[in-house]
Amino acid sequence: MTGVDIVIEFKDVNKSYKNGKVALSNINLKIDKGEFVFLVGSSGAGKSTFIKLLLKEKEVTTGKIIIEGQDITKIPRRKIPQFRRNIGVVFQDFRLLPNKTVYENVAFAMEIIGQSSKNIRRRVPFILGMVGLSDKAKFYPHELSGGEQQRVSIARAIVNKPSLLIADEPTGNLDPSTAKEIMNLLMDINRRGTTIIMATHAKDLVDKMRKRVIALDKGKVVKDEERGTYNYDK
Ligand SMILES: Nc1ncnc2c1ncn2[C@@H]1O[C@H](COP(=O)(O)OP(=O)(O)OP(=O)(O)O)[C@@H](O)[C@H]1O
Repeated sequence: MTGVDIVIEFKDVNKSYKNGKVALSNINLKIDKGEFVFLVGSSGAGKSTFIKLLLKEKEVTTGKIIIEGQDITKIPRRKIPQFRRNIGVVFQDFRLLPNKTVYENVAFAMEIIGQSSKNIRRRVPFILGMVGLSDKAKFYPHELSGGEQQRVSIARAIVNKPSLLIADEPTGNLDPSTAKEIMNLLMDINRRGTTIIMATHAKDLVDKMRKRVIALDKGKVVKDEERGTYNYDK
C-alpha cells in the first residue's frame, strides 16, 4: 500500500454485537489520502468499534469498507496480518515491550516483517531523530516519561511507512502540555503525507487544530465537518 493513494470508504456499514447492541449504524463516509481526521463522541458512541472494523479486529455486520479500492470485508483471515502491516496504530497506554530498549522496540516492528538488518540500522535512528528521541535509544520504557513513551510508540507505528496511522486516544494519559507536543508530532507526520485518524476526547486539541471532525453518537455520524470543532448537536 505504501506510496499508493489511500482512500477509505465506509459504505452502509452496520455493526451489531452478538448481544444485539448496535454499535455503528448506517455509516457512509470517505477519507482521502493525506487527511487528518478527528473521531469524537462520548463513551460508547462507537469510536473503538469504528477503529476495530478498520483494522479487521471485528467484522462488519453489513456493508463494505473499501481501502484503496479493496473491500477489506472480503480479505480472508490468513491475509489479515499482511493487511495490517499497512496501518500503524498508536494506543492510549503505549503498549511498549518492557524488556526492550527504545531502539529495540522500534527495530522489532521492522524485524517482524522481515526487514534486513542493514535497513533497520539505517531507518531506526532516522525515525528516533524524527520523534526527538535520539538520545534515549538505549533507555527502557520504564525509564521514560509518558510523553516519551508515546513518542516511541509513534516511532514504532510509522517505522514501516504505513499509509494510514490510527491513533486511539493517544493523549489520554498525558498532561496538557505533553499532549500538545504529541499532537504537533502527529501533525508533522501528517504533513509528510500519512493519513491520520485520531479518536479523542481532547476537546481543547480538537478545537485548536481545526481539522476534519467526524462525531459519532449512539453509532451514527452526527457531524462531519472540515475544520471542525469538538462540539456537536445531538
Ligand atoms: N464486544 C462487544 N460486545 C457487545 N457490545 C459491545 C462490544 N464492544 C462494544 N460494545 C458496545 O457497543 C457500543 C459502542 O462501543 P465502542 O467501544 O465502540 O464505543 P467508544 O465510542 O469507543 O467508547 P469509549 O470512548 O468509551 O472507548 C457501546 O454501547 C458498547 O457497550
